[in-house]
Amino acid sequence: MSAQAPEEGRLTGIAILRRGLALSPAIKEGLGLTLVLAILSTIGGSVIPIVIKQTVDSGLGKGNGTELSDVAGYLFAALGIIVVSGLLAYWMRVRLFVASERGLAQLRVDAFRHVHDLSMLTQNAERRGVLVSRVTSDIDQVSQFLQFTGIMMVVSLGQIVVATAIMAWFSWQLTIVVWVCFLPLAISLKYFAERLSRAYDIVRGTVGEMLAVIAEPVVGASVVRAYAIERRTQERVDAGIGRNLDANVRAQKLVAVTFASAGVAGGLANAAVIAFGVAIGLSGQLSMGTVIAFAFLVGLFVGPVQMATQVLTDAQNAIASWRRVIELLDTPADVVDPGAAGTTLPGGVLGARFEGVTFAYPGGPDVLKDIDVEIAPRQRVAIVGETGSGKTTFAKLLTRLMDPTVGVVRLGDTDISQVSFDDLRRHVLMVPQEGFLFDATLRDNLLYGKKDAAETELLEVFDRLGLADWYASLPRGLDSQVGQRGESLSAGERQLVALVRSALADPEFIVLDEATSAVDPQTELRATRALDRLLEGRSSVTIAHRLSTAENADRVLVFDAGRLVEDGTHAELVRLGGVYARLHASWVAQASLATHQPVVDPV
Ligand SMILES: Nc1ncnc2c1ncn2[C@@H]1O[C@H](COP(=O)(O)OP(=O)(O)OP(=O)(O)O)[C@@H](O)[C@H]1O
Repeated sequence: MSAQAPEEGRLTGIAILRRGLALSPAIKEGLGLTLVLAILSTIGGSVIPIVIKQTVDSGLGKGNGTELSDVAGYLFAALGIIVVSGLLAYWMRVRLFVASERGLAQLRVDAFRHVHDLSMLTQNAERRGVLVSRVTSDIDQVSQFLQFTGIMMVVSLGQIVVATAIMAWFSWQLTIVVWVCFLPLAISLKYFAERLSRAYDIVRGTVGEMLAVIAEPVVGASVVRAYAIERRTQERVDAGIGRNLDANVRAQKLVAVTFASAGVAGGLANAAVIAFGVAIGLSGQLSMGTVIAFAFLVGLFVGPVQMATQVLTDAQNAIASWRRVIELLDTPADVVDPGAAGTTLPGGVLGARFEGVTFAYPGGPDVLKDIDVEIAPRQRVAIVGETGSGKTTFAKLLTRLMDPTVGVVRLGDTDISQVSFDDLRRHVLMVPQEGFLFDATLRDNLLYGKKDAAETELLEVFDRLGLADWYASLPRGLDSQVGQRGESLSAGERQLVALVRSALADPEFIVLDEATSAVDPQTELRATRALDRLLEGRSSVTIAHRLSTAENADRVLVFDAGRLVEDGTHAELVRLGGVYARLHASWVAQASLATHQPVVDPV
């Protein structure tokens, strides 16, 4: 899914159209009638040259003077046809708009859902912007094509056929002249279509990349400012915009060639019609009205041909966009929800078991190796290890944010890959270091834990976690706005919200990445108390960053370079004098330097 679409396995334009229509079946609903309406309204628009011929030949051109009644009759007939074809065009557009928007709304929903189904691995930071562009700007491009260009393609082709038929009825010789002038263009269109297709694949890729590099510093604005890297950031954004500009210019040069070629062919056809028309007319085979009407007919032919070249351009652009959306939908979700077909976990507090689990990130080395471990129900486990030793990876496998490369993770006796997401999420919950808060009220954010919780239930949870005093200090209570990503709250308060939210969700198994951000002593105390109460009676695995957490756990698992190297209580592991004892010693040293850190003496 890079800026430049890979050649291998690249679907052709027709295959993309077919897949695209299959993915959005609503687009095809009633398309037959819409096409008939498009053709009828086009035929209606072609009556003018016929009226001109009849008016000139039967009216003004009659030897015995002008028959005004004939002229008036033709004009009224033309007016009637034009009004009717206008109404038909309106009806056709409304139908087209409704069908295409319905189909694309479904495509947006599917693409958006799929972005969510893609594992954390696929959604790495830079790609998020690219993924978003596939759901937004790429689908917009397809929408524009379906609502305007697609129908213009049908209308233009219809006009070309109708104009050719009328021209042939007037004079087959002049019709051949016109077609000969356009033949080179018609032959070269396939070549241009292929080159345009490649050019627009690159353009759409650069749009995604550009949105990604623009979005990233917006999201990380505080880091950009804190490190004064505005210039470097601006250079990246400028480079992204520059690449998009270059790709667009390359594509537009091709567009200009096709459009200019159509203009040249049109000019040639006009000149040739006049020259040949006059020559044939002089020999008495064509009336004056026919030659004049033919000149108008050429216009009726050239217009749609020029439009068709424009349509070709937009079609390639839309196909490039459609290809990117289809590629997104075709990217397999590496963590598949078994859904309704999945098993459900038994009731009661469950333990967990890792059986021969090995895990590697795509293209990388094994970061967890041969993990065999059983966690008993209601056991409080702390995981410790150097940075990069595999603690977070272990936690993600336990909550099925990723699947093991080898081996099985079980809750109770059930392989968690067989459990529906709905059921799994009810039983096991990952509480990250910084719980993500949405830009809404405190109440709304808490309700993510349990969407139908009543106000009394929310307040009862604050009480249960010993946070009633903190709640009482919030001037607007549950109606407090937390700001974007919870920025109106302090880091400690955000942690408290995350804990209340988890308590509301009430899972039996909690996997917690302990917060590392320093908070004031009062909030620290509140958070520790709330966490203690939250974990009561549940199984838990905590990635421990604090001395006290490891000390107070029932059991400590120690990871080193992806292996589970030590397993025991704090006291046992300190006595063992291995990795944990060393980590613990450095922890104690650090903690005694920090005045606010409660240090518990090593055993
Ligand atoms: N998304 C990823 N893609 C590729 N490699 C990754 C990814 N996430 C982690 N890793 C690598 O996997 C290894 C284990 O990482 P993990 O995050 O599990 O360690 P950790 O013990 O939790 O570290 P920390 O204490 O710093 O959070 C590291 O070498 C890390 O670089």
